[in-house]
Amino acid sequence: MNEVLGVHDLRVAAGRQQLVRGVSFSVMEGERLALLGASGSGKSLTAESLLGTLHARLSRSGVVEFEGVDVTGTLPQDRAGMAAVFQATATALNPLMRVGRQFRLAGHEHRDAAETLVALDFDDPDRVLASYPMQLSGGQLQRVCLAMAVLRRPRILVADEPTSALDTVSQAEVVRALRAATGPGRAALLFITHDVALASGLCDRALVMHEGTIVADEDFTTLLGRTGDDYVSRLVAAARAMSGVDS
Ligand SMILES: Nc1ncnc2c1ncn2[C@@H]1O[C@H](COP(=O)(O)OP(=O)(O)OP(=O)(O)O)[C@@H](O)[C@H]1O
Repeated sequence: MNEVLGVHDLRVAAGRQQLVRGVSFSVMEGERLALLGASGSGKSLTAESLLGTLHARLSRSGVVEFEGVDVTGTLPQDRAGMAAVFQATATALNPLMRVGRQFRLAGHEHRDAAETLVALDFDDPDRVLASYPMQLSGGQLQRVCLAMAVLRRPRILVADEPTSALDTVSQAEVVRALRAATGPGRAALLFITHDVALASGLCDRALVMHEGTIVADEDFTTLLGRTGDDYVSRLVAAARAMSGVDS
């Protein structure tokens, strides 16, 4: 299996404040990898560094390689092969334009858009394409954004908290769609979330971030089997308690 993304000693700082402190990891072709961690641990700054969208006020060092090529410092639009979806779907779509027109403006034929929507579990794609964004639910909007990302045929999809604003039924729909869009023979996935239980149902391997560093990089079976008193074990125990596995 080939490496699709390599991150080497990534550091992000705001002035003297170190926010990401030497993060290194790799994502293999078709792999689904979770990036877990509490709020403020540095997950989004890491994602922004990969995508080239880091705020200009922040300083960055380290290397990002995409399919073996150093892309550090290139513009987001020059990172073809990477796509992303975010928590805030409202800012990703134009609220005043029908969804179908937005697909067309992005260069996608009606038929391709409809087929992709069906692959992502929509049973009436024509209705979706004829709708304005506000006529769709949060989960449907996220799957529309995912369809737009998938149509770019990415080698890796970065999904930054795509389910955090959703109810549990919509979360499950989006997770199903992410599973359909990624995996062996399709795009790799970097799924960024604080929800350990949700990530364990989708991803095979997990990175755990804490205060700007990676404190665990292991498969989910190993992660969920942790019983110690360290930060990662306590995070897993809290997730188990939340999902009712311990009760
Ligand atoms: N532009 C910025 N300038 C200064 N500090 C920032 C900036 N962006 C983020 N930070 C700080 O960097 C730290 C990491 O932020 P980041 O958004 O990466 O966390 P996160 O793990 O994604 O959290 P969340 O799950 O809440 O999105 C936080 O303390 C945040 O306040």
